[in-house]
Amino acid sequence: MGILFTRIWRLFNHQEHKVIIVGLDNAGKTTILYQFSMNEVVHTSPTIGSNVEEIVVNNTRFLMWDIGGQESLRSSWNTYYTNTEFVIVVVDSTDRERISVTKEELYKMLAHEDLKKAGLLIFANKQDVKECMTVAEISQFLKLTSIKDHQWHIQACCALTGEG
Ligand SMILES: Nc1nc2c(ncn2[C@@H]2O[C@H](COP(=O)(O)OP(=O)(O)OP(=O)(O)O)[C@@H](O)[C@H]2O)c(=O)[nH]1
Ligand SMILES: [Mg+2]
Repeated sequence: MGILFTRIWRLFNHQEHKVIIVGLDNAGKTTILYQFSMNEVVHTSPTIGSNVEEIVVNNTRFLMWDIGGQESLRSSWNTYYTNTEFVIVVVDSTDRERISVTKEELYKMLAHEDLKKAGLLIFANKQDVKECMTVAEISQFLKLTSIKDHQWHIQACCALTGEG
């Protein structure tokens, strides 16, 4: 009965916000998801498909989809876009060689009809690694200031410690 009530309540109370976590393989998406949901660093292996977790912050529920970032999987990211309110793009701040690939994927996503109204949060992850790119460098590489049609924010973080 309790479960039924909860389901009905949820049905009428659209308070669940859909969040997708995207970014290239090895960026740290899965580590971030479980840092969010369990406050723990989990051992990860490359995600094939996706992981999903519900997290509750101040009575607001977020359904967070962590999507595999390998090249062969990127073409199916768009199957997750429907009803997405927030996009988290995780950048491996140590991966200078592939920041241009991230940029390409980012702008492809922003142009997608289903993400027109979505807010964008960019995590500059792996800030614990020496000589990684700074937030300023990543912002510049990704030309974030040119994004006018989406709200965006960039945040330095380290998924291993939960900082940021
Ligand atoms: N040094 C450091 N390593 C990190 C950090 N975050 C994640 N890693 C490591 O990076 C590797 C990849 O992390 P995942 O979370 O599996 O990466 P992913 O983005 O989910 O990768 P795919 O599932 O293949 O798309 C793991 O060995 C993590 O331990 C960080 O902040 N600092
Ligand atoms: Mg993963």
